[in-house]
Amino acid sequence: MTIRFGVIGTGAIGREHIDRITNTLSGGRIVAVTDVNQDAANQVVNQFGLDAVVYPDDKALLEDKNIDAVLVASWGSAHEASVLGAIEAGKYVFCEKPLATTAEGCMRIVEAEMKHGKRLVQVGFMRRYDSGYVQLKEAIEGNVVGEPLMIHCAHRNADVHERYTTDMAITDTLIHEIDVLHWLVNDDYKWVEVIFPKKTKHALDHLQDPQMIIFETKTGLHISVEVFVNCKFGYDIQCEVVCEEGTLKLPEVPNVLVKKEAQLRVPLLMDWKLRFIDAYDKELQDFMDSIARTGQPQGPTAWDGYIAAVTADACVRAQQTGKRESISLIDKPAFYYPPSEI
Ligand SMILES: NC(=O)C1=CN([C@@H]2O[C@H](COP(=O)(O)OP(=O)(O)OC[C@H]3O[C@@H](n4cnc5c(N)ncnc54)[C@H](O)[C@@H]3O)[C@@H](O)[C@H]2O)C=CC1
Ligand SMILES: O=C1[C@@H](O)[C@H](O)[C@@H](O)[C@H](O)[C@H]1O
Repeated sequence: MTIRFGVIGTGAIGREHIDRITNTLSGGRIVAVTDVNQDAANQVVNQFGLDAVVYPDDKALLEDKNIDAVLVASWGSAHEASVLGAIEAGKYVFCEKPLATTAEGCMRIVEAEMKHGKRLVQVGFMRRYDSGYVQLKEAIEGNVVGEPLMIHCAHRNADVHERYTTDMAITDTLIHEIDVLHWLVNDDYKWVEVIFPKKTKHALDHLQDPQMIIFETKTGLHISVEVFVNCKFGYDIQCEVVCEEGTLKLPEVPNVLVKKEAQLRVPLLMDWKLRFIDAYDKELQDFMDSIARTGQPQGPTAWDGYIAAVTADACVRAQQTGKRESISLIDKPAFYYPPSEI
């Protein structure tokens, strides 16, 4: 079975995904693209030699009966309308984070999917497919060093564009930790607090950078995440789980050791594209394989997108109030449990 994809948004990650579906993965083909910037859509067709229709907008693309699955890689604010349109048209959807920019928007998607009656949506929370996080999860579940007590994380970008605002540290950046950490320890968040440490001289006036985000989970675990998006030195993702008998640390990206001029150096990555390249490949391959095998995607669900949005909302409130903000989730619908867990 070949899954015929229509891509909405042919910017940075849209192109990456088009490239991997076309040249690296198996079971998928790009048959249509659209972008509000039509030049970008046309360019991508030429760049990858695609046999694909260029549509003027997502509505026209969603009417194409030759499309089985839609890959949404537009700006976050446009995701909800495209995902709802795809569900309405009965098409599978792989949606980049965020699923929608508000918890209410994510809930509308959850409700539409449940009404449709089977899973159609997978959210691009690719860290769940990263071998480092998978190893951490296995070590936690295998009780290798006892019960987890604390988690210390850092999400550092070398720099960001000038449109990046203080709340985007949560909605664009921390959102990956929000998703992967509760999955890692199979727990739910209880409250969050955001601290603004001394500001770096490299951040523009409108941006608070770095930020420290502290969570407590329902089982009493404490989690700290540093988000620092003008760290200058590289793209750096850290995660250390402190347990009762030892610690577990996310592996560093392996890289060649360079000995030169009386120094030992390890080159660092400068952006996100390569850091999780294997995870991006795996998440999309899994999306296609699960649909071919079971008729439904099996990766991160619209419900996971909703949990992330509710948590992100509380984090943004905590940025504004400077206080602890509680995170309250409603019960997960049976629809989102794997059959083995119902
Ligand atoms: N999972 C991950 O690690 C990453 C996820 N992302 C997410 O992917 C999405 C796209 O990010 P980038 O590619 O970095 O942005 P980008 O700005 O490079 O590309 C977005 C593209 O979408 C187009 N677009 C915007 N609204 C549209 C609409 N209504 N219909 C059609 N096209 C539209 C823009 O013209 C642009 O070409 C964002 O939601 C972002 O958070 C981005 C980078 C990494
Ligand atoms: O999703 C991503 C970007 O949008 C975001 O800006 C980066 O901070 C993340 O690390 C990357 O994975």
